[in-house]
Amino acid sequence: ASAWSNVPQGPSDAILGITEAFKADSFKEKINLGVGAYRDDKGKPYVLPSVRAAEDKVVASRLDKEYAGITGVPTFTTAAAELAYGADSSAIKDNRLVITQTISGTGALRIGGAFLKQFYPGAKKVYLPNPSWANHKAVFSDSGLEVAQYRYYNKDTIGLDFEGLIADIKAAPEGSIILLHACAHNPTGVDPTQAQWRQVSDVMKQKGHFAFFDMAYQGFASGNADQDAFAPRHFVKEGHNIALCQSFAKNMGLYGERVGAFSLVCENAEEKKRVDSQIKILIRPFYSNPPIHGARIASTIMNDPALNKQWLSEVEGMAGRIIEMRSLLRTNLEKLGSKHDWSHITSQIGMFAYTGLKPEQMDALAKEHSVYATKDGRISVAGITSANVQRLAESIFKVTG
Ligand SMILES: Cc1ncc(COP(=O)(O)O)c(CN[C@@](C)(CC(=O)O)C(=O)O)c1O
Repeated sequence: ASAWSNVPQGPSDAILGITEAFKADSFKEKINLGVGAYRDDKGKPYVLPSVRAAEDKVVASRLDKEYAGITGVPTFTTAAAELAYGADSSAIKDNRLVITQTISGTGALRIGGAFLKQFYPGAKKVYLPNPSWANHKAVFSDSGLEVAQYRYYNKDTIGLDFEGLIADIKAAPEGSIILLHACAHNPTGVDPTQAQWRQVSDVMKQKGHFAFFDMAYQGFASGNADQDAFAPRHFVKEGHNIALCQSFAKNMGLYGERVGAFSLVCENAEEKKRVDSQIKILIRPFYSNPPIHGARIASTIMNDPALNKQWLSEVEGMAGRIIEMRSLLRTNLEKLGSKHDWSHITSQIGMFAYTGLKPEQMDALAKEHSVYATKDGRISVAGITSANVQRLAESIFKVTG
């Protein structure tokens, strides 16, 4: 018998599998609302002009292809830290920030999970919001951490279950690891207000909990990078030594270049030195060192004031188109005479709208209307265009009555 006769057939990925089903559909007006990748109003992938310009500079500079070192391109990580924490952050000024380039946001989460598994002094258990990004559970359990949940979403109001969130965080044992989406919560698109973030910070300080931020959409949520980083920056100001995962997949459109960073705020420069040495020891046998091209593009943008300004306006433009598609979908549903309240579609933020549709309704959307999205009712708003929004509204209207 072959060596692999005992290998079972696994399920297709909840998110990436949607695109496979979409590709298999021959209907010319099919709509893909599955994977959270930005599309322009023609439904095409969008390479930001600032990224093209930066890439031209990188190529023109004829750099060598040497290893960047275990923690990646230094001019990238320095700039990524400033983007996330703000140049005036004490974490940066007091030289107590450990940061490494990672294989995009997923890689940051995995390095973070592995580091916590090895060194976290408390229970090796991470609390995820319910619901959370479909891949979080596997990333952390594969890191060797136990995974638990805290209430996050109220399906009746299609909004934040803030009371449940606070109650569960208070109930978690002292010193628990809490994963927090910094902005544009995936899949619900529902974020705490700044006042609610302040309360979460206070409760977590009282309980000695560890804040592990996943910031995969900085700038892409509100269109303002500083505003989207409010939560992690507030926590650092309040004295939390946080962990932070950054992705440049969405806000720079560097999806396939796999550009990200993982950072840990330490007590002081001496602790930073020790932690940095262990992060390097952890990464070396994992993939040794990261790819340089995407990081060089991101570094070129963030370190060139003109390109950085251009990039931030392009991010604002992407966020703006998402916000416009949200209101178009809502008004089209209301124009059709739908009796449901669709206000959550415009009150939610970021790449996704959590429609509240049930799995069987999502199945009907795919089978009867060639509209593809994940079973949990999440739709990637980036897949909506001014050309398909009417048909999308009609399809949703038909399956929801
Ligand atoms: C909250 C969150 N964290 C991390 C990542 C990882 O992104 P990266 O590794 O590409 O940087 C995603 C991407 N989630 C997408 C957009 C794509 C995916 O599932 O991989 C999604 O459709 O949910 C995410 O939504």
